[in-house]
Amino acid sequence: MTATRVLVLNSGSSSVKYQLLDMSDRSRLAVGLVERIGEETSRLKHTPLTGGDERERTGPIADHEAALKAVAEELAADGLGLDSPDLAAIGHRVVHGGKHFTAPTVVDDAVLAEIERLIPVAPLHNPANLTGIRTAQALRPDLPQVAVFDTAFHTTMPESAARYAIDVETADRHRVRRYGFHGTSHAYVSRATAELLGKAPEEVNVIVLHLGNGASASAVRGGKCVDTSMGLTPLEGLVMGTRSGDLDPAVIFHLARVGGLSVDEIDSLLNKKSGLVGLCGDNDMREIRRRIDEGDEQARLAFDIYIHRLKKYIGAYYAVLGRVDAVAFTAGVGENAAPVREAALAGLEELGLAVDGDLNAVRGDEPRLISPEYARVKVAVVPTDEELEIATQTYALAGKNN
Ligand SMILES: Nc1ncnc2c1ncn2[C@@H]1O[C@H](COP(=O)(O)OP(=O)(O)O)[C@@H](O)[C@H]1O
Ligand SMILES: CC(=O)OP(=O)(O)O
Ligand SMILES: [Mg+2]
Repeated sequence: MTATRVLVLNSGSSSVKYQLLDMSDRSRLAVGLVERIGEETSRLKHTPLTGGDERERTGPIADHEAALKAVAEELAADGLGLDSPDLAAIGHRVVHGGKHFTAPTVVDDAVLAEIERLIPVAPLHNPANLTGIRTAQALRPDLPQVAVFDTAFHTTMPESAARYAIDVETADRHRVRRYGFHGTSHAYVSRATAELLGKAPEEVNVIVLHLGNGASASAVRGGKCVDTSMGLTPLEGLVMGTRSGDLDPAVIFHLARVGGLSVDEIDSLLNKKSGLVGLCGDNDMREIRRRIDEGDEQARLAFDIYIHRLKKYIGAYYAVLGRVDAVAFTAGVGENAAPVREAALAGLEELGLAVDGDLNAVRGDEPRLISPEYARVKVAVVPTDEELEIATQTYALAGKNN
């Protein structure tokens, strides 16, 4: 019997999302989430999809190692334990792969060392990803562990897009350049958008807007990324749930010199206390829309700033691509917030872009078009599935060896 199951681990700074899939029919057997790792109020939510009810554990989970062990216990309780001979491989989302990793990679000591070397440019994400891999290795030393990098899809960017205009020698010495993130999602969504248009990925140019808590835009020409809004770290670009996105770099000097803030304080301010939460106190678009409906001016301004930035990137990537076949919205906000899609494309009819109000109001899990028939550029809502994409890449690389 061939082993056909893949466990996917997406370890964030304080959370682990996981899915167990059977790749023979791409079905999900279990999904879950561990949140607030390291706090007193950690929570594990486990949903078996083979029968049985959703389960929840609350109480402190000290670190990612403990989190993963708890996940292994939950899976074992459903008869889906990590010791199963049906498990072919474990796939890990690794946020920063630098310039080196252009494709999914089977983890060995050299790969671990490189992920570790990149910690200074991904201090929130790479340590958690490393712990995830090491813990999984300890639980199943015989299985291939595959790293799927957020940065990989963006390694096709030309130097003109990837380099910052700073002293070349300094940049190279410290590996300062645009890497881009959410690549697994940008790759999946740009491909699914081509499919929705009935074309091959090579034939279409797409602007992908991944709007989750973290958010990024990318310009994809013929299936290859040519520009993206996140940079050295996931801080640059769009306004996000808690991150500022673009700002004048001199804001940092000003806050240090005049405001007396330390580098760590500024880092935390821009990554955790800015974006929508900094502007209006809420980072959930549902709550912001509710407040706007009640006439809340602060929420209105936060929304307008979010949209203004988004629109600027749509215009920029339109110019970068020259010809655009589709704009695709994805992730929590992009898939669900019709007012965001409508506002981001309002007034762009001259660019061939328009949203049909009725189609935009439809909700659903399937990729769909929301542009009117006459529109020259199609507008699509394409639900992303990073876990399925990671599982697919993991199984393609490591599944057959078992
Ligand atoms: N029905 C909805 N309407 C508007 N926004 C939504 C809705 N559902 C989720 N969101 C937004 O999506 C965000 C989460 O997106 P998600 O892609 O899951 O983010 P992440 O993977 O970064 O945690 C929430 O913070 C919220 O702003
Ligand atoms: C890289 C990044 O921003 O990831 P997330 O959206 O999961 O925070
Ligand atoms: Mg996400």
